[in-house]
Amino acid sequence: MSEALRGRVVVVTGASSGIGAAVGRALADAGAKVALAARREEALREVRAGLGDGAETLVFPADVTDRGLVRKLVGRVEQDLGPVDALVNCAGVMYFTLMKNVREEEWDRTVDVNCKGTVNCVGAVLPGMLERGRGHIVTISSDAGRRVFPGLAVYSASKFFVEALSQGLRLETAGTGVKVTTIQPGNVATDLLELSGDEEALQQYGQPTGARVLDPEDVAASIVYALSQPDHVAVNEILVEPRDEPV
Ligand SMILES: NC(=O)C1=CN([C@@H]2O[C@H](COP(=O)(O)OP(=O)(O)OC[C@H]3O[C@@H](n4cnc5c(N)ncnc54)[C@H](OP(=O)(O)O)[C@@H]3O)[C@@H](O)[C@H]2O)C=CC1
Ligand SMILES: CC(=O)[C@H](N)C(=O)O
Repeated sequence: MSEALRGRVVVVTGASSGIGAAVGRALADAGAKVALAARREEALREVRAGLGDGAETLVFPADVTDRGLVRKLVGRVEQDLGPVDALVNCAGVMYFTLMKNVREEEWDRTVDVNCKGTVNCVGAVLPGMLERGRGHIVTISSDAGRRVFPGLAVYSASKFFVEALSQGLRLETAGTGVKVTTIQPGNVATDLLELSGDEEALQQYGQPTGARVLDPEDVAASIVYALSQPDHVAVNEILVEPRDEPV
């Protein structure tokens, strides 16, 4: 295994389940010091319990929509683990909704977590990275950040948002030592689909195709790849799809 991540300090949001939990495990396996953040403390502790004995980790319950709390998270990481080398934004929600069904609370939640939550996390780590002249911000976008899926208009918009945010950030930070990556997974076997309550949208657009979907570990491997490159190499985007579900 590459030694590139040994001792690196990485903050992972959405680390209590699914892709974020797999990212935490993969980074700990690669020797990184990992801060696991999400709202459910018990679930975070379970993820930490599954990491190797030698792993240097921190569990910090945080809602990414709370900007003050996100800043506290970063302060605690710096105090306990050291300056943040990388942020992996995995926190996210997805609701299948038909626009005609006007599920405003779910739309708000999508914007709050996927858009504002990501901005809050970026804002909390970026100044320190610029000061140190190094850092890496990885955001889990989606194949829905490349094309709009019916039944997922607001979700797709939130993923277009993180793509635009990341592109702008990349352009503005070129030459500063900061790298910016988006990961664009297709369907992954996680609990994400379970949030959706609009049965009509689910019936129409949210049914499995029967194809073998990705495991969270497949996505985590692409993040480890992006984070492990030499200083002069930037992996800007990774589209990772189930073989039988191409976009
Ligand atoms: N599964 C898939 O097919 C795909 C997923 N993605 C993206 O991957 C990311 C992770 O999703 P996935 O692992 O699939 O689903 P999960 O539901 O397993 O994970 C979502 C994570 O986000 C956390 N989270 C949700 N709301 C908040 C919040 N307000 N503050 C902090 N953490 C929060 C949850 O933790 P907690 O509840 O403890 O706060 C959980 O850890 C999302 O951004 C999703 O859009 C992209 C493409 C495909
Ligand atoms: C568009 C999708 O359903 C994608 N799998 C995602 O969950 O982001």
